Amino acid sequence: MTYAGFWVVFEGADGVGKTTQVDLLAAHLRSAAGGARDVLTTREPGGTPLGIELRQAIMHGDHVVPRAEALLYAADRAHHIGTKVRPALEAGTVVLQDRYLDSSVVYQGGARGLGDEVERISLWATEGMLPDLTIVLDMAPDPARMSRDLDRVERETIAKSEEMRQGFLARAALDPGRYAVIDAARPVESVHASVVEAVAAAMDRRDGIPLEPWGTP
Ligand SMILES: Nc1ncnc2c1ncn2[C@@H]1O[C@H](COP(=O)(O)OP(=O)(O)OP(=O)(O)O)[C@@H](O)[C@H]1O
Ligand SMILES: Cc1cn([C@H]2C[C@H](O)[C@@H](COP(=O)(O)O)O2)c(=O)[nH]c1=O
Repeated sequence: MTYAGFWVVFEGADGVGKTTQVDLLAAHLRSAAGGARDVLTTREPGGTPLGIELRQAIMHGDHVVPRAEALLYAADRAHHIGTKVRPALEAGTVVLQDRYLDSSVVYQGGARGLGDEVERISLWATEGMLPDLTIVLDMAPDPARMSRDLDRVERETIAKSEEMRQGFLARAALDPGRYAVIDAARPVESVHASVVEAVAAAMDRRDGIPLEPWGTP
């Protein structure tokens, strides 16, 4: 599918700084563009009203069997992409998204042991929509960066943090043109500078995206 917007997804294990970097990049793009281009920040799960309910059920409810968990994330994703992300991209918006299908591949496919079908379910749910750029924020698991109030999924997968880190790196290695791996163990502003550089390069690679006046930080 072609669209006038630009779609950046942030991936990585819990606490690597995805939300922090989404917010910084949004502020940077909004100010650099002088409001000339709409910028939408969103996340999975929970980017829509239905998604907020699904997020609550998945992450804060009682035990959910892994296959149901995978389908709930996929349902959130289908609705999120169909009602919010795809229309925004078609309208020319820059979409900055916290987590997407790599999280399902790594958490449900890897940590929960559900395997390759998880990716196929997500691709079916989204009619094959893939971001222009996925930024994997990479660092060794650091308990100091993780919330003290772990959600159900975090509690049940935290022992596999290093394995999941390797899972995200393996995803990035499969398609280097579509991924950027950024060292997230540095100060916030250094990580942000690398993020801006990666986004500018990806925009440059894609025809029709005016780089100016996005600039560097
Ligand atoms: N580069 C950094 N250096 C030090 N602390 C950071 C850095 N980036 C983020 N933090 C802090 O680490 C914590 C986790 O950051 P953030 O919520 O952005 O991560 P996240 O990847 O979105 O986490 P989650 O996956 O749990 O939602 C926050 O307290 C944040 O202020
Ligand atoms: C999209 C997605 C997420 N998860 C997990 C990863 C985290 O433990 C939570 C999301 O919490 P965050 O504070 O918004 O990062 O859900 C998952 O297991 N599978 C997925 O597809």
